[in-house]
Parts: sequence; C-alpha cells; structure tokens
Amino acid sequence: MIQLKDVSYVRLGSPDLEQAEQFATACLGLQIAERGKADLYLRSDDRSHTLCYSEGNPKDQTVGFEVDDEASLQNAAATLEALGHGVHAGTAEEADRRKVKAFIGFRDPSGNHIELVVRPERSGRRYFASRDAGITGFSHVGLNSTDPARDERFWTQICNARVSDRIGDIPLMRVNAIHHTIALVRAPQAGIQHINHQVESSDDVLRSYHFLNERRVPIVFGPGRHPTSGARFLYFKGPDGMIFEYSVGVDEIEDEATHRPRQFGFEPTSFCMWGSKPAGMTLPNK
Ligand SMILES: O=C/C=C/C(C(=O)O)=C(/O)C(=O)O
Ligand SMILES: [Fe+2]
Repeated sequence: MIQLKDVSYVRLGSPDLEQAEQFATACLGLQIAERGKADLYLRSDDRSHTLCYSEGNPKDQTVGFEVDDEASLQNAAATLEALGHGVHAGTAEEADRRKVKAFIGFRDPSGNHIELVVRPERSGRRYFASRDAGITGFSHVGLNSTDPARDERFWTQICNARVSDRIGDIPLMRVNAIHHTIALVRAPQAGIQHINHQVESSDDVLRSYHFLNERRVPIVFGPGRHPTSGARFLYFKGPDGMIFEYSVGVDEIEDEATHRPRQFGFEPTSFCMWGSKPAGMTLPNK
C-alpha cells in the first residue's frame, strides 16, 4: 500500500507567466519564492513552494503528494508498475526543479498526472503574503474523474486514502486527519478541478469576495458553507480557467478507527448549506 502523507504542490503549465504572476500575487495572494528560467515558484505556507507555474500548455497539470522516504518511493513505483501504470522515475535535474529529493510520476486511472515526492523543501523564512488574503496554506485539490467509483478504489485501495464523506458517488478523501485532501469530481476528461488554500477566518473569505469582485475576478461559487467539511468557502477563476478556492474551518477527523463516511444526496444543499449556487462552474454530475 502506498502511504500518502500530504499534498505537496501543484504544477500548472502556462502560456503567459506574467499574467500568472499578476493573478497569483495581486489576486490570490501568494508569495513569489523564485522566478526560474521557465518556472514561477509560489509559496502559501512554510514550504519552499506549493504552486509552480511552468511555461507551457495549461493542459499540463500535475499534483505532487509526499511519501515517507526513498524506500517508500521505490515500493510505490513497483506497486504502480505491477498494476500497469507507467512510472517515470524523476531525474536529478527534474527533482531539483521540483525542490524535492526524489520523485516518480504516473497517471491515475482517469489520466491525471500525479507525482510522489520525497523530502520536499521547507523554507527557513516565514511566508509573507503578497496581499492580505489571510492564506494559511495550500490544503487540497479537486481532481477530475471519468469514473469516480473506479478512482475511489484506486485512491483508497492502492494509495491509502480514506473516504470522509460522499455527495452522490463523489468521494471526499483524506490522507491525514484533515477532512479531505483529494475531492473527486466527475468530468469527461482528466484535470485539476480546483485548488484550495485555507484562510484564517470567515472574515477573510468575505473580504476576498468584495476584493475579487472589485477587480472583476469571476466568482464562481460562494460565499457559502460546505455541509461536508463545515468549511466556509469562496471559489473564483484564475488564468486559463483554473478554479481556486479559499476556505476556512475544514473539519478534522477525530477518530480514524471509528469514522464512517456520511452519504449526502446529490443536490445543491449538499454543496452549500447557505443556498449559494455555482455560476459558470459545472456542479459535478452524478
Ligand atoms: O461541494 C462540495 C465540496 C466539499 C468541500 C468541502 O467539504 O470542504 C470541498 O472543499 C471540496 O470538495 O472542494
Ligand atoms: Fe475544495
């Protein structure tokens, strides 16, 4: 069994790094860690980076997850190979670019590009936001799934993710105590459906609602509250149509041994208990 410890980073291809930088700093509120030749590294917490825009095709989207050590990485590679997932062993140069000791890359059953990494770098300097969005850290991703039941089996049976709750057949899965690190969303093709950053308070969510509205950043859902994790949230659109979420107050699962996933109906009130409806963002199909 592959033991995922946490989500580490997202890498997004971008045809326009300047536009990505403008959005990430002036709107989203991340800190520039480094500008490489073709990479823009952004921080959201005490890690050296949690988002990297890389010159290229916006369809190139990767999520990195941390595993314990190099032995775990080798075991993971063998497990995935045995299951027929092609595994790319990251070169030293590729690992440097990701600021990790070592990594492997593969595709999940829907075709999402996933990397498993060992020893992602932390920063000795504290995170200093580019704007006062109240970000406390990168927390989870929504991943497109062409078959949520199949992909739930992959993440839970091969990667040790645990289902915290389901909306219809959409699982919200954790890899540690936090309610979810991976949310599957039914879609016709692979891709990252949204990228979540936690903020400090509900005030931050509402402040950003007004801040982003004034700057004509499309708000696609919220402000609202998820009945699943209990989080207050706001979703908005960034470059290349990528959806970002701020949220606060995500539950932690107190007792790993006794937690049973709750089943929510596939209906609007399962997505927002305050009555907010998504605009221009398709609610996942059942
Ligand atoms: O609409 C359902 C979303 C649920 C949550 C949550 O419970 O916090 C998410 O953040 C999510 O799926 O992204
Ligand atoms: Fe989310």
